[in-house]
Amino acid sequence: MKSKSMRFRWMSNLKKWVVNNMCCVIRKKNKRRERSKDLESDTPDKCEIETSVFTNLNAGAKLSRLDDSETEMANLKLENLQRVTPLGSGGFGRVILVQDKISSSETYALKILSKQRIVAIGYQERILNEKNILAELKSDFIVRLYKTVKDDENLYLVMELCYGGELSKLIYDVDNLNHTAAKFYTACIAEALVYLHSKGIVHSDLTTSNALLDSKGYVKLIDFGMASKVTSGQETTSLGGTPDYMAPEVILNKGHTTAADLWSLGVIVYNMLAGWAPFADEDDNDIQTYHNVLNGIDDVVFPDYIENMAEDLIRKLCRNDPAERLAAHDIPTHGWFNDFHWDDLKNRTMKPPFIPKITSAIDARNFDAEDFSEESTYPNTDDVSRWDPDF
Ligand SMILES: Nc1ncnc2c1ncn2[C@@H]1O[C@H](COP(=O)(O)OP(=O)(O)OP(=O)(O)O)[C@@H](O)[C@H]1O
Repeated sequence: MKSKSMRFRWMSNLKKWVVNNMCCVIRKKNKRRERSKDLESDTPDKCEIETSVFTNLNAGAKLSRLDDSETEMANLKLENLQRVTPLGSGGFGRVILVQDKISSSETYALKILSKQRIVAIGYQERILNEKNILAELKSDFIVRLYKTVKDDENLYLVMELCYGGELSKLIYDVDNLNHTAAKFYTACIAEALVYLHSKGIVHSDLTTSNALLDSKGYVKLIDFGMASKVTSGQETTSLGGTPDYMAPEVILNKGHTTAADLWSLGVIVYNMLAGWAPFADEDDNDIQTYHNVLNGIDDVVFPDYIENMAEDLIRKLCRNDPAERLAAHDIPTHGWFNDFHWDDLKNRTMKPPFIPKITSAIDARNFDAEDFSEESTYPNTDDVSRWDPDF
């Protein structure tokens, strides 16, 4: 039988748990309502105010990063990075917002990968691959890798911090995007793909969760763990990805090319406009999702609020035969983009549909990351495999 004090503690813990959960749900609902209102109200004044708040806070810090200040980066030490708040986690690591203790205006996204875990699941090559590919990429539409560091337990990627959170969260918050917004984000991703594919790089895991909004509201691609390089005419067989977004040839493990990313983009466009992914099984059954993908886009119902031109683009991206799909460089000339000013997008002078609210350099309100304790997430044991000299 429980003692009175134990019962009391148990009851009060239960109460705390219920209250915490309720608060969490209410907070999420309120955040969702707030973001939804932000996206709907399109007043230039409001956008300008928010941009200027952010610009003042960061005082050009991000720009100096993007200009590649090599010496500054060489001096960056792990011990000088204050871990502020979690941003997200995935199958391979966790990502934390960190702030330079020396120059507090400098903030980064620090991806921490446990060597123990990488070795346990045999993903050494994948991680080295992610680092090597990301290190060579310099595009306004792809997250920048500034530096890699390692210690006995972990590998670290110091990356550009995208304050606006995942595109998937934005879609969730507003149910579905209007055509102007969807077109803008599609264009950002298309620009990233034109760049990647010109270098023979296939992302292979293009999803709305791997597309982040930066502080200005432009989208950048992240997570190059599945990416690979192919020379013209060659195929890659990197296995994995996210079922809802996987192209048929990836599911069938036939070998795939850059065209697999175009299929995923078609899924993203549908997802943004409809509010749900076209092939996703309602009960989250991956096998059923694979069946839906293999059945193809002709079996998918398009809600009538998706414009004909947008539908046409989606159908041309989601062709079962990879050779029939539009290429990334064909997207700008598709009819859906008739009224779209690509140069303004490339010069970053186009006004994004949604400007993330940020009130400080350490504001992570656009992320829903769970508070994870580092110790409990991965065991800290010595890695003796020494497989990472190249990291
Ligand atoms: N540069 C960044 N700026 C802000 N947040 C980021 C950044 N990079 C990653 N995140 C957050 O951390 C999450 C996990 O990152 P990432 O997808 O790179 O990890 P992963 O372990 O490779 O995931 P997966 O299992 O999906 O492959 C992202 O979904 C995003 O929310």
